[in-house]
Amino acid sequence: MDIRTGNGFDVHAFDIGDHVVLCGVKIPHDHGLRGHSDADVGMHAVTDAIYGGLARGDIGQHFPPSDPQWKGAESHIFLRHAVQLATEMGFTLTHVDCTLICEHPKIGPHASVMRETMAGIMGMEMDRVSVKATTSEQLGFTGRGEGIAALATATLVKT
Ligand SMILES: Nc1ccn([C@@H]2O[C@H](COP(=O)(O)O)[C@@H](O)[C@H]2O)c(=O)n1
Ligand SMILES: C[C@@]1(CO)OP(=O)(O)OP(=O)(O)OC[C@H]1O
Repeated sequence: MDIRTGNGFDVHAFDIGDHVVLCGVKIPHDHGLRGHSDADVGMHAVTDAIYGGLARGDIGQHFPPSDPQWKGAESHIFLRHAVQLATEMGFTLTHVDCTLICEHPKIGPHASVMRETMAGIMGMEMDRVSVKATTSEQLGFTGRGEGIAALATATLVKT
């Protein structure tokens, strides 16, 4: 049995706007997030965790930020590509864990629908997909409210 673990990390800065998209869920907020795509920092970290487990590069190599095709793209496109690659390589995703780091918005009230949304995209059971959050105790760029960071791990198994 071939068991792999990948990790992902991403950051997006706050910008003018009235909502953020996190783990596929649109949340009203007093700022938006800046990015070439929809700036879904959580989904980008999960996507990179899958690429990492497969040892197949990172999101920017598959979807270059210089390519106008991905301007404003919804990030489920990237996540679906990583899952498809895993399937083609004979791997099954068995677990995903994502941590969002920000003071605001509060993630707790949205975590369940985020898990459900990403599980649906990845073709996984919801109880194999975790989304959680922490502040950075008002320290650093997340603590100053300048942006959101996300960490993720993905476990892949080839039987
Ligand atoms: N954006 C966030 C940040 C935190 N939470 C929840 O609050 C708990 C306490 O956060 P600390 O940083 O003080 O440890 C954390 O465990 C989360 O449950 C949140 O929902 N959204
Ligand atoms: C997702 C891509 C798509 O062009 O752009 P961004 O939305 O800027 O996000 P990032 O996390 O910087 O990853 C790079 C790109 O692949």
